[in-house]
Amino acid sequence: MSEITSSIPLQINPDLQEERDKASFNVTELTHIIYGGIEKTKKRKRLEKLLFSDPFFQEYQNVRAFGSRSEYYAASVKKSTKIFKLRRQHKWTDEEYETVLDICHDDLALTLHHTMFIPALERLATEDQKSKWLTLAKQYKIIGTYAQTELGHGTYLQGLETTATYDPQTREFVMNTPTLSAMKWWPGSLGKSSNHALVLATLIISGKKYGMHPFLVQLRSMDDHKVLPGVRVGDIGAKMGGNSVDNGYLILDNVRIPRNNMLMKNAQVSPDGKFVTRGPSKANYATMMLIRVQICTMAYQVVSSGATIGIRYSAVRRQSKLDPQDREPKILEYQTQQYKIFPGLAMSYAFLFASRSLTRKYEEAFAEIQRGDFKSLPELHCLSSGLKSFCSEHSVRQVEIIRQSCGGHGYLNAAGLGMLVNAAAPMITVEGENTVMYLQLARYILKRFAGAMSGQQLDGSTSYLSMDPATYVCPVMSETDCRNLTALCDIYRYRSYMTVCRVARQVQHDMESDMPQHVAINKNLVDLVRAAKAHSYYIVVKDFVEGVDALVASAPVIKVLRTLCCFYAAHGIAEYSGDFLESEAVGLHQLKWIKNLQVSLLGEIRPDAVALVDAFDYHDITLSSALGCYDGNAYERLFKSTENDPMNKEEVHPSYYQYLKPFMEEMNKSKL
Ligand SMILES: CCCCCCCC/C=C\CCCCCCCC(=O)SCCNC(=O)CCNC(=O)[C@H](O)C(C)(C)COP(=O)(O)OP(=O)(O)OC[C@H]1O[C@@H](n2cnc3c(N)ncnc32)[C@H](O)[C@@H]1OP(=O)(O)O
Ligand SMILES: Cc1cc2nc3c(=O)[nH]c(=O)nc-3n(C[C@H](O)[C@H](O)[C@H](O)COP(=O)(O)OP(=O)(O)OC[C@H]3O[C@@H](n4cnc5c(N)ncnc54)[C@H](O)[C@@H]3O)c2cc1C
Repeated sequence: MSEITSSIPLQINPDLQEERDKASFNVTELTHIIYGGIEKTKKRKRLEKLLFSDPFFQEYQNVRAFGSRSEYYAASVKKSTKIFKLRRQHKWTDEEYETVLDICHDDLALTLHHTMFIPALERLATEDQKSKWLTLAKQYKIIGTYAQTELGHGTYLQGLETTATYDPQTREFVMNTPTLSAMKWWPGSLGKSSNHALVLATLIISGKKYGMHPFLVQLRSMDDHKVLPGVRVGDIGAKMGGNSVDNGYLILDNVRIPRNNMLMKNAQVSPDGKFVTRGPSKANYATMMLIRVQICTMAYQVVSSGATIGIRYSAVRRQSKLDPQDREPKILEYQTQQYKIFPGLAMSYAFLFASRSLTRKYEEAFAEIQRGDFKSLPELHCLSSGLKSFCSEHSVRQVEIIRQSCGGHGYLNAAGLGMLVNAAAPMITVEGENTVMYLQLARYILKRFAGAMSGQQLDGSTSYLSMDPATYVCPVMSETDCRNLTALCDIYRYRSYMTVCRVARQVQHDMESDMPQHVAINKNLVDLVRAAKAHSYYIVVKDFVEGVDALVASAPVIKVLRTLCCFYAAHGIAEYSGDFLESEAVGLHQLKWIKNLQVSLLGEIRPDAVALVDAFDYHDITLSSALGCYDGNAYERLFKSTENDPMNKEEVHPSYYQYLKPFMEEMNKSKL
């Protein structure tokens, strides 16, 4: 036993090396594709080196794992300020900063400053306001957050109760929290970090309400960070995950701010109290749309990190017997294990292509909007709402399955999977709760479908709704057809069409039976969400197929991505077979073939599984997982992780002297 130590072997675990040696493609080539080219990969590596050469980033992992909430928050403030300083020093672009956040894989305490406060100033402030506040924010002379959600309302923005009442006498707004349910509750970086907040409040002029608008409010003194008069602010408490962030509450007691503190790009209040709007009424919702797009990319990062951990661990973990004559196999050999993890692997690549396509559409539409052309806004709102919901829902669910696939060790914090699931879980809720956002998409689809029925030519993501369903014949005529990506995509498209068509007809029928519209809609909400999910699934499959088709890469890379794409599509049809049969997108024969294909693809993906996750090129510090480390020395790293555990500091824990010792003494003396 004396040879057992917690030192990490210098060499790669031979079981993992064996996997790398048999990869059918060049991993580096795929890494460059994932990061958008060789230059971007190199830049990412340089940033990684810059960050991780600072020992603090390693120490931070320990605080995260073993520190108290307050210690974790403090370390995260330190991490935020280090990154902010580096950003200024190296003049990082937004893209470089995003890369740094990807490398860190963790919520920063001051995260909202860059995630929402600055983007909101960019989108909602006039040029004059930007030259003042955006400059201050970018130079970190003020630190801010985005305070919209209230205790009583997060989803229904028209229900927000915080008021901004204009006082023409003093040319000020009076910011007020009239009730308990009106207090801001949830904004990140609000509780302890921010000295300013962009407060979203109902504008009132001469007793009349003008909807939700953004107001810049100073919360804390710039000298000593003390809370200003009329302001009550604090942390809302520990959460399931993301505890480095001080999500906060805020109560404003008739706090006065100058008129110019209303961000007036989309609507203005003149000094004498006249209200004028510019652009569509939802222009003030612009920042939310940006984050919805980013959540799709986060979902890719979450699921690809989970897949990396699950696959590397499954390649070094041996358990039970397959061949009774042979040694215990790697658990990755079990078909059931592959079936638990490979959907997450395929999903990673699917979400990579889908989020890339969505980001491109967002950037194009944003450029148009900046020029005052809002025609793409409804399409983009609905596409981003649907994909945000779809990607977050599927990635969080899949990572939890991967966690379970790692057996007992997956339950340890050191595995990194529980923390990942808990940190990622709010993606389902933030920036619009998923069901609500699916329903936004459903509402749009119904309108487009009605347009198509009345002969309108549709464009964009819903253009297929003008198809003639009578012309559909399932494009899979034989088992080999199942590998045809275009055919699989057509199946998804038709299933979506039929799901939309059924619910649209049902809503119409209910309304024609004299049901009020809101009753008819509520009676069909479950099917409306189903339609939005079917549409989103189709878009993701389509983006994956088109992304792979458009790739300029070596034949082995194209082959392996086509295999993954085929598996992703086949797996979805098998998982939701009821829906596909019900919509008659496939028949029983086709379903059987597709299910067979899905299983045989597991075996085809198997030899490349490790290489496919290596291509994500996650640094060990980024993954923060003893099970998923690059060298595959999982057992040594698990044992090593116990060294930092404060529970192991003393040979005899103080609780022994306090409780266990007296208890044992009492028991030993007892005559019973
Ligand atoms: C490996 C990595 C590991 C780490 C992982 C880290 C993960 C970390 C996780 C997470 C961190 C991310 C960072 C967190 C930050 C969070 C911040 C926040 O949460 S800020 C609060 C967000 N709040 C919402 O999003 C409210 C949601 N509600 C709404 O947006 C609206 O109220 C809505 C859409 C539900 C309804 O809006 P109505 O009630 O005003 O209006 P109606 O009547 O339904 O619609 C009117 C019209 O407006 C359009 N519309 C609505 N929103 C629109 C928009 N944004 N743009 C354009 N049109 C819009 C609609 O389509 C509709 O159009 P027609 O009338 O049908 O033509
Ligand atoms: C970690 C985290 C960070 C956050 N950060 C911020 C931040 O920085 N700034 C900020 O302003 N906010 C923030 N939020 C708040 C967040 O944006 C809201 O929680 C979110 O928008 C959901 O709103 P809600 O909590 O009101 O949910 P609710 O609307 O109360 O949802 C509860 C249930 O009601 C259902 N429901 C509600 N309305 C409908 C409907 N119309 N049709 C059908 N079902 C419905 C939902 O589907 C859900 O099942 C954060 C939240 C979290 C968890």
